[in-house]
Amino acid sequence: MRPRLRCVNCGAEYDPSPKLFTCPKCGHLLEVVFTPDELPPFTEFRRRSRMMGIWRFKELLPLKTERPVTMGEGSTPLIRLEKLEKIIGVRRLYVKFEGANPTGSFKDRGMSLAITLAREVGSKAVVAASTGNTAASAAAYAARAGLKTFLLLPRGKVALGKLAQSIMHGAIIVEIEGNFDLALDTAKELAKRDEFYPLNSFNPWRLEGQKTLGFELFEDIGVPDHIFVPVGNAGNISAIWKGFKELKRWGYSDSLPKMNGIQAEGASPIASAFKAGLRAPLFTDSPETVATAIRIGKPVNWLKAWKAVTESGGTFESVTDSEILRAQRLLAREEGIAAEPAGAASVAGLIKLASQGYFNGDETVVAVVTGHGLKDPDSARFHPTMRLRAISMDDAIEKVMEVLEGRSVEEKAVG
Ligand SMILES: Cc1ncc(COP(=O)(O)O)c(C=O)c1O
Ligand SMILES: N[C@@H](CCOP(=O)(O)O)C(=O)O
Repeated sequence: MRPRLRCVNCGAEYDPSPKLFTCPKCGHLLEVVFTPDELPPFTEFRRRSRMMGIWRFKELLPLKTERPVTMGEGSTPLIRLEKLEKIIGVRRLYVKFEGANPTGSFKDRGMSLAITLAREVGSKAVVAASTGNTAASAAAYAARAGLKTFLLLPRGKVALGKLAQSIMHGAIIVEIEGNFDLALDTAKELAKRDEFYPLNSFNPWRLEGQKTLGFELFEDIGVPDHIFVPVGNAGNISAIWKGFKELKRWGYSDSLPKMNGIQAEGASPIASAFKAGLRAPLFTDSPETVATAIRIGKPVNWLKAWKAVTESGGTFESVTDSEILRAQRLLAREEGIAAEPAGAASVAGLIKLASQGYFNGDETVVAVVTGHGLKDPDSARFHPTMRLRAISMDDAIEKVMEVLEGRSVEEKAVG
């Protein structure tokens, strides 16, 4: 059935148009709604090649195409955390490691769909505001599709790895004197012009790609009890929830997970309002956090995320920068998983909630680790390290043996 666009606030429905993003009646964001023509048995999706990327689930996506722009995104590892289960006190704990995507973050799932659409509607150029990952992903997928990419980035606030990716893929970078929210307003203005196709998450077609994360979880472990997602512009948690709701609506599953959104304390417009019992976010002009990916004061998808959490019976929580860095360290040093700070926020949130008795002791919990640690190499300086300096081979061997035999414990945080 032909997809429609539906307002998340007033429910008004519209015929699809690739550049209709907000409801002409009430100004809220739209979502894509459709009924698949065909519903293959779920086992069929697993049989398909991983190199099809999100298009493995093509019957459950609203865009029909013979030529998707794909790099095999998705099909990311679901990793059981046996050591952290004991440390945190959760029965079954998994990380869905989105750092394993082609450009190192979950954005690739959405970008594959959005760039395919941009090409199909004849756009020559794409535009995105970004704290870094959207930029890297947009630049890579647009390069593959032969589209010119314009990126609006908050100056000095994008992690090195992400900036390097955007440069490597040949994007045109506009550094904005101001934060992400200003960059996003600029991207929205540019998107009004015919030349540009926007790739941020106010574009509901992009989120259709991101819902496949939910499909993969269902494929691997069924419906988990809880899913924890770091929240910035609030698109991803909304997309994952939409994926699970569709699985239920289309008869694949009979239950739903609780969605839990985690924000950094210094950039927590949604979590702080939710915890204060309000019904709308407390936007801020000066978000600040070590987790630069989620340094966002006015999340554009706040209503979609709010509904995901309240309808599912989950919660929003905020975590401090030191809680985020501790989670980053635990993931890396206990489980071998390198997360960028924002990616570790989900784990920081579940650690905090577990310590407050949030879980009943027999649940399956999934934390989405949204971006790879290599994205933000600078964040390594927050962790203690042992560096031995040696002036000769004998000296090096002696220093190594001292440590191995416990004669020297030289562990310092660098930076
Ligand atoms: C690594 C990382 N984690 C989490 C988020 C938050 O995702 P969303 O903006 O969809 O809430 C972002 C971007 O905002 C990100 O880049
Ligand atoms: N973390 C994001 C912020 C932009 O969010 P988007 O989902 O609206 O593109 C980024 O990587 O830029």
